Amino acid sequence: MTAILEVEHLSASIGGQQVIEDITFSVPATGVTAVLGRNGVGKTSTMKAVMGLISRTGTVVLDGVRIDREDTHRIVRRGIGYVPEDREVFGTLTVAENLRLAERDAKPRRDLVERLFPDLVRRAGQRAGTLSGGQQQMLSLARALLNDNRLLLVDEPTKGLAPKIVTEVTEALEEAARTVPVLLVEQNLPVIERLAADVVVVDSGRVVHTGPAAELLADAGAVLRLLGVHAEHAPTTPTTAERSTR
Ligand SMILES: Nc1ncnc2c1ncn2[C@@H]1O[C@H](COP(=O)(O)OP(=O)(O)OP(=O)(O)O)[C@@H](O)[C@H]1O
Repeated sequence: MTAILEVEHLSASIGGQQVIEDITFSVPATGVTAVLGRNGVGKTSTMKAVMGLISRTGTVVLDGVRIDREDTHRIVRRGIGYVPEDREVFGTLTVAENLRLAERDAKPRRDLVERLFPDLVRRAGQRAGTLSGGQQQMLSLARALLNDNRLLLVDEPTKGLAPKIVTEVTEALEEAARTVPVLLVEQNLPVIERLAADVVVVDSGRVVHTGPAAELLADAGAVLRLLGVHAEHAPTTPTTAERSTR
């Protein structure tokens, strides 16, 4: 499988303090790759280092081109869409205005966004600050999907959302991942189980495991050791195929 992103020996610091060290992994050109790990181990810092948002050393190659010396705006123009953890919508602007501001390409993919997020179409005139957390997450995802990206980085999209909304956001991401490869930071095991083909586990700023998601999730001992959670206690969300047979 060819890689869309290759990260080698990536280290980064914030305010002089090293937050990731010698991170190496690759992201296949299709599907979802999940970055997992306990709180504060460096998942968000890894995303920010790839985007050039924090000072970093090491090699980052996007589709054969080195981007680790480039500024963030150049990396964005090369085709990496970033959906940050705090969603970053403009609260005083309407949904439609938020979307229009995100359009970068000559032909923004409005059809895709309208198909994936019919609720946003209905709420086009609503101020984004009055949307629920789930709706803001959808808007943030929609903003990234408007442009023809080669890769999406999505940081904890289901954090703090109610279970029903988690399912909606997961479904939107599943659809989005059919059109663009996704590197996803996520803590929710059922969401990972449903979306991710591969996992990269980070601990104390280093990669401690990579491999197929299904293999890790089937090994309760490894899940407990690497992520500090009991896999057998995690609720399982049905897959799309299972739900359609109920
Ligand atoms: N702005 C900052 N200033 C100083 N230290 C920071 C800053 N942001 C993050 N860190 C530190 O960097 C380390 C990695 O943080 P990071 O946010 O990358 O972890 P994470 O795995 O994404 O955590 P979480 O799951 O809680 O989001 C932590 O020790 C954190 O305290």
